[in-house]
Amino acid sequence: MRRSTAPSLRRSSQFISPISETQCDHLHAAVTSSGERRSVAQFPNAVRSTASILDLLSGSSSNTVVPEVQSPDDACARPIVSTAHVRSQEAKRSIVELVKDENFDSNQIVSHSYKSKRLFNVVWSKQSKKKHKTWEGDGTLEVVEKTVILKDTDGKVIAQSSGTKMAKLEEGSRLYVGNKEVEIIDVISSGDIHEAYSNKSCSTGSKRLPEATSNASLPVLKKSKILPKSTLVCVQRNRGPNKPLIMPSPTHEHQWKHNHAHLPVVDVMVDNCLTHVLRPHQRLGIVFMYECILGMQRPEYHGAILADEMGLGKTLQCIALVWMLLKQGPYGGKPVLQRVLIVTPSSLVVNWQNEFLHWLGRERIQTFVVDQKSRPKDYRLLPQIPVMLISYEMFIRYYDDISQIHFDLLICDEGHRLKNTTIKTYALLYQLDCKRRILLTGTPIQNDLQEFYALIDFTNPGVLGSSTDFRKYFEEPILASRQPSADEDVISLGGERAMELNHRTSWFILRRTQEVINNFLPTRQELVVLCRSTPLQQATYESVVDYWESRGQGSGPEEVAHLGVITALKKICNHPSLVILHQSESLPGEEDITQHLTQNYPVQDDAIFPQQSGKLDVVICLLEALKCTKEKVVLVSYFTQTLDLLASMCVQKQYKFSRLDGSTPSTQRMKIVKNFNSPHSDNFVFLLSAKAGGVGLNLTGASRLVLYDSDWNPATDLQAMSRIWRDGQMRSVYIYRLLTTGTIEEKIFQRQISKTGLSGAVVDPQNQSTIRLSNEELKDLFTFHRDSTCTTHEMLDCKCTGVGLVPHGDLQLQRNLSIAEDELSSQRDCQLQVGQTLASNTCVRMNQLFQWQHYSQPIEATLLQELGLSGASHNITFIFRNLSHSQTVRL
Ligand SMILES: Nc1ncnc2c1ncn2[C@@H]1O[C@H](COP(=O)(O)OP(=O)(O)OP(=O)(O)O)[C@@H](O)[C@H]1O
Ligand SMILES: [Mg+2]
Repeated sequence: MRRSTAPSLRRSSQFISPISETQCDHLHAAVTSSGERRSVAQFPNAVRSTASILDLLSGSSSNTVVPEVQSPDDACARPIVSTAHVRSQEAKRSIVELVKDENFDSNQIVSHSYKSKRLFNVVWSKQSKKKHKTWEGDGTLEVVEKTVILKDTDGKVIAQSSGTKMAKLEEGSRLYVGNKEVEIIDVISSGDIHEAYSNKSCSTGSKRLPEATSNASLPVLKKSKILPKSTLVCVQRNRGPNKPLIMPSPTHEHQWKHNHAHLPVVDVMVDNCLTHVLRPHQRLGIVFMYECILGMQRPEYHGAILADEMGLGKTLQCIALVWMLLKQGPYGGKPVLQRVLIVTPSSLVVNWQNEFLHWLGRERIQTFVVDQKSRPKDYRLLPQIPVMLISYEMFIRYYDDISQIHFDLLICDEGHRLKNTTIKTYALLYQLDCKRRILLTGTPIQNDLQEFYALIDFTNPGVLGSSTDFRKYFEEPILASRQPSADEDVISLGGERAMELNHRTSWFILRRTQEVINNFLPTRQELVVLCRSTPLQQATYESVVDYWESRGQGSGPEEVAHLGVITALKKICNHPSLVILHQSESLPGEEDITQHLTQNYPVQDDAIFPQQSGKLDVVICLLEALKCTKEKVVLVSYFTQTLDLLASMCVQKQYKFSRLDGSTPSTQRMKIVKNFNSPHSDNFVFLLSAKAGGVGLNLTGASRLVLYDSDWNPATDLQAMSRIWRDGQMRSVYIYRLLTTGTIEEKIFQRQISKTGLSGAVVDPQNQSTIRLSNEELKDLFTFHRDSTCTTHEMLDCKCTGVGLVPHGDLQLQRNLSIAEDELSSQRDCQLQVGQTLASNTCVRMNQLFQWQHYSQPIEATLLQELGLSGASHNITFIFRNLSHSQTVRL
């Protein structure tokens, strides 16, 4: 296996013996490009944007850069300091400023001495006439006037030539250098390059070459039409100036603790082949994780939680970090990592493999995927493969073998599943002997402090003491302060403890919201479409509610009965046939209802399909409108039966479709996704089970997504809805949330957007959770508002005429709503609101919905046409619409 760290960029620095503070300042001043004299202490020690526990629990987030100023004593008090250290302090500045100044030229950080030299990243191989070339490796190409030097990734010269006039060198150009053929991947420096910089690069490898040799020819080949795969990827990746991303230097304490051999402190930097593509937030994310796992934040802890919202590229950030540390380390350049274990949901194992391949190329890294054929004990014999990918299930199965292998870093993707300490996965992963841990999650941490503790303690064991300590010191006072009867002292103590908890955890939790990539993505339209119920839906719906009332509402095994009613009503909203015909698949408590309905509505299968559901009709019309375009559609449901129904519809309409649900073998999942995303695939529809495939999947092949039914938990809906609007998406995106007007579906949505009315715990019939709603609340939940066009709009008390504008007169109301929401949110921030479903701010809230465009019938034909809903107009009663441009309000 070949490895590359773009060594031409690596600047190994010399060990410098103990120096005085004055010397240190002097040295520092010497390398500061601006000539401005700064002390080391002026540079931030930690550069990250942190999310507080409160942010996470409340779902709000912070993008604040929190610089921690290093103590002046640190600057030169310790003997080991190096030029690399000083440069890295500058690098820290560059990273901070990067956020503010996209045009920042990090080359400033080296020196003023120039030599005319151009530098390129390349792939190379022996000369051959093969059309589909296999490149042997990557390297750098230095061009000084007419001289060209090809170096491998260790900086060793492997070919050189000079003397011939050269055509323009650019991405994709091919040329011969000596007996090697070279293709330019990207330009490191197209003009002058700093002498000091290039000298360093030479010093890491072989002897420096004489400037120019003669008599070699440099025929520049034509850019090939069919590029090899890896090249295609690289070319596609190059997006702009390549700014080196250098990690912060270790502090002196860190050096004392970890650099016993007194090795020179060298710069650690992200491979140049990745720095092109990294978004600013990803650069920060890498630095954040680096500092955490190297124990640079707190010496005794080595864990990090990267809780960026969905689609922000947590995978790429980890890949860049892993790749960097497999090749480098701050002490003498010795790699920090040798083996890395990545545990993910089974549906994402192959996704991780593909991402490694996509970003690094096969020639750089290999991964070992544990499956039926490849077992962890085989991996033990393959030291050349540094990364093992495994699903949570396989991890449990092969724990004994895995625990025999030493891993230097553990990454748990979709790590929110580790919120429960009692599950086996948690226990086994917890006891794995690997102190460096990264937990990835795009879902805000919800529900309760014990779950929060579980994630924290998993990542940095012991950081908050034992579970009992935590409960006594944090949980109890915080919860007590939330009680209505709490006096001032109790409230104040609860507030203090919440603040302290926030402070003690924020240094290893990082969360950014999707705003950070708004600028890079196409527009997104979010639509809540209220669909008219059909006569059969109305009749069956009312029949179920009557039945529930006639049974004395709460009589019988209460919770089971409610669950059955809730599920039956939700199914009727999807399609009445799901309740009438599928008795065998009923939930406990639902049998009675299905029996009752089947007796009263003895309809035949083909008679009710497909016209008997308003939502289904809307979907059919939408697909009809899109079938001749190049757009693809993802249809998401929480019910397998609904997916069956949608599949039958596709068959009937002869739409080619893919399907991913709980029964799809994990080995097949990524194949299905990849196939669907391919521009060559003619699969028009993707049927997705929100429960089975909601997390982590990238379905950017589609530009429209329909959430056919909703969950009680807004975070779950959000997971599903985030599948198409992410990096890689080329088209404008439309996300439709379908609600049947006046039914339980609207009520669920309303509970998501206004949490004031939710007095019970999380309600999730599919998970058989306990429902703790009063009879009054249940009655309200089940009441069918048959004649309403949108009870949600009525709830907003909005006086608009439904033409897509908020009337001026309503601004006060809007402001009031806003204030109410803000109060709610600040209350949540301080009081943690444990026990409720804490939606993130990424879930639309009432005041935000107010700012969306509101459309009641008659809805403008042009709008319906744009939305692909012209044919469904008769079945639409209302539309809420939100248009997200870059940097605008979002869901
Ligand atoms: N800098 C980038 N340039 C281009 N594409 C990117 C970049 N970063 C990430 N991507 C792509 O964006 C998509 C989403 O990334 P990824 O799956 O890592 O998101 P995530 O943060 O893990 O989201 P989720 O929480 O949903 O799992 C992937 O297809 C990935 O290849
Ligand atoms: Mg992910």
